[in-house]
Amino acid sequence: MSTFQLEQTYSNFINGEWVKAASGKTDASINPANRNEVVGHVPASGVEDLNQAVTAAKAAAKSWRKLTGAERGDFLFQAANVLERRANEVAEAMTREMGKTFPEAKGETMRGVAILRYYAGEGMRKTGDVIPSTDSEALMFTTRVPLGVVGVIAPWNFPVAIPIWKAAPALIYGNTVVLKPAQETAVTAAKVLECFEEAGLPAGVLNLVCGKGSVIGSAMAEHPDVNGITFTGSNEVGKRVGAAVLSRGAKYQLEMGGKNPVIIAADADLDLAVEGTISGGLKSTGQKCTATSRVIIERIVYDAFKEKLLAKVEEIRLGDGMSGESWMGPCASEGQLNTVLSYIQKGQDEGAILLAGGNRPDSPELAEGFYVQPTVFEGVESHMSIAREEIFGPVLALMPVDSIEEAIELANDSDYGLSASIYTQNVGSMLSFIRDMDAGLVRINAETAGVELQAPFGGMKMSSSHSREQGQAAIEFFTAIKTVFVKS
Ligand SMILES: NC(=O)C1=CN([C@@H]2O[C@H](COP(=O)(O)OP(=O)(O)OC[C@H]3O[C@@H](n4cnc5c(N)ncnc54)[C@H](OP(=O)(O)O)[C@@H]3O)[C@@H](O)[C@H]2O)C=CC1
Ligand SMILES: O=C(O)CCC(=O)C(=O)O
Repeated sequence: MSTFQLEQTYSNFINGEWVKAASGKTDASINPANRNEVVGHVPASGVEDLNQAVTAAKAAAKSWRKLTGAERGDFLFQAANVLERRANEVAEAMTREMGKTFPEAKGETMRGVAILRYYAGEGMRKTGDVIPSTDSEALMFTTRVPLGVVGVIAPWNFPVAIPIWKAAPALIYGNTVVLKPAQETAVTAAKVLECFEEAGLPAGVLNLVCGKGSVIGSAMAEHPDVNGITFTGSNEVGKRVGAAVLSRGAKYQLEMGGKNPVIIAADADLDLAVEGTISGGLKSTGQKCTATSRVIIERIVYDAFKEKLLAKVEEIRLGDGMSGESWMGPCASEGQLNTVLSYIQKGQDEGAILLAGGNRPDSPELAEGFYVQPTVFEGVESHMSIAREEIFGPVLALMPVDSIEEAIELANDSDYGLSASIYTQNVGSMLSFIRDMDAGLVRINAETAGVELQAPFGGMKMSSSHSREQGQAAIEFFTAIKTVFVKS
């Protein structure tokens, strides 16, 4: 039974205290499945609030970095336990705030628990190497030090997993953190912070400041006491954040968009490929940077694949993510819905053929939500907007080709290079794809979405700042290497 309380007022978490925005202003966080439901009221903070959080984080950094990795890890283990206990409540906040179905939200919350446990364990692992010196009397080795204060700017599409996969490694390696969540999912962020508070994290080590990205996010990028910024979101904002951080000599990491292809080879298991295309392209209403958006099919199986795909798309049930009947929820916001509808219109204007969906659903019980039908186009050419730009919605573009070579060439004809997959049973095709596909994540007989927390994650080309998040790769961003030379 749900214990979630609507319309509560949430605060920022600064220096271990829940505090209102200095201005007293709040924004209403609304449910995209029903625009009339206010999930909660969240602070509409200003730069003054951010400055207080950075001051608290800077002060806390002195003692936090002095703890052993194992001691810091204990706090993360505790936070994981609290989050696990409160998983239903946190997942419900997520579903109500951004629309993904409750099972997906619960899965993401449990992924947050696993990420915390993984990085808690990292506190006990090695942080350097001994390197032979040319001086036989000396000892030379590397060690790692934290950056100091890390700013986390997070999006709304994974409101638990992304803040945690950024904050947990930052913390374990001895940094303190100021988190700016997407304003659309600030209630969920506050609930995650409550878990860290309950875990007894020392004051100032992890702070939360909710507010507009153009105010808080950009002030964070320019703040002289924020030593590193890790960002996930749009290309446009990411580039701006990166430029601002670079200009003051601090460190940045950007994870941005994708235009991820799946290749269906002539020898693919078509049922498996259809399942992976639907799951990769339409789960979470297509709002993943790893979502499948271009479906490149060998012509010989084009009609058979299309028929099976359209039959499955037809079966998709749209609805409120809190209902056990729904497979696909709404877009996360009205703005996101309008973006998706405008791309669908552009697709038609530019000459693509609509095979399924293309509109808001007409059922009256969905009228107050930001729903869009799962949509499939064919006749899509590489120059069209729907083949080039990230839509971030449930829209698939079918593109036939005559060979695997042509498929990989078409798949690479993109400014992005985050994730890509191929369905084939031919080892030669698999190996060509692994070698020639320009993407940070290549998957064989598996959908483009779904990253594993213990493996490096990031993209090529415009998809990222060429750094990697997650797994042990995270240590590269959240620490600096010090080379030590010791001689008695
Ligand atoms: N790669 C990914 O996973 C994601 C990609 N996107 C892409 O971006 C598109 C737009 O989504 P949107 O939410 O607007 O993405 P944004 O890039 O605007 O938002 C991502 C984060 O950046 C913040 N932000 C916004 N403006 C600034 C700024 N000037 N300086 C610093 N931080 C800022 C946002 O704050 P706030 O929103 O609170 O104002 C949010 O916390 C989507 O359609 C999709 O294509 C979006 C989300 C995730
Ligand atoms: O596919 C996933 O699990 C992660 C996707 C992601 O990182 C994103 O959408 O921002």
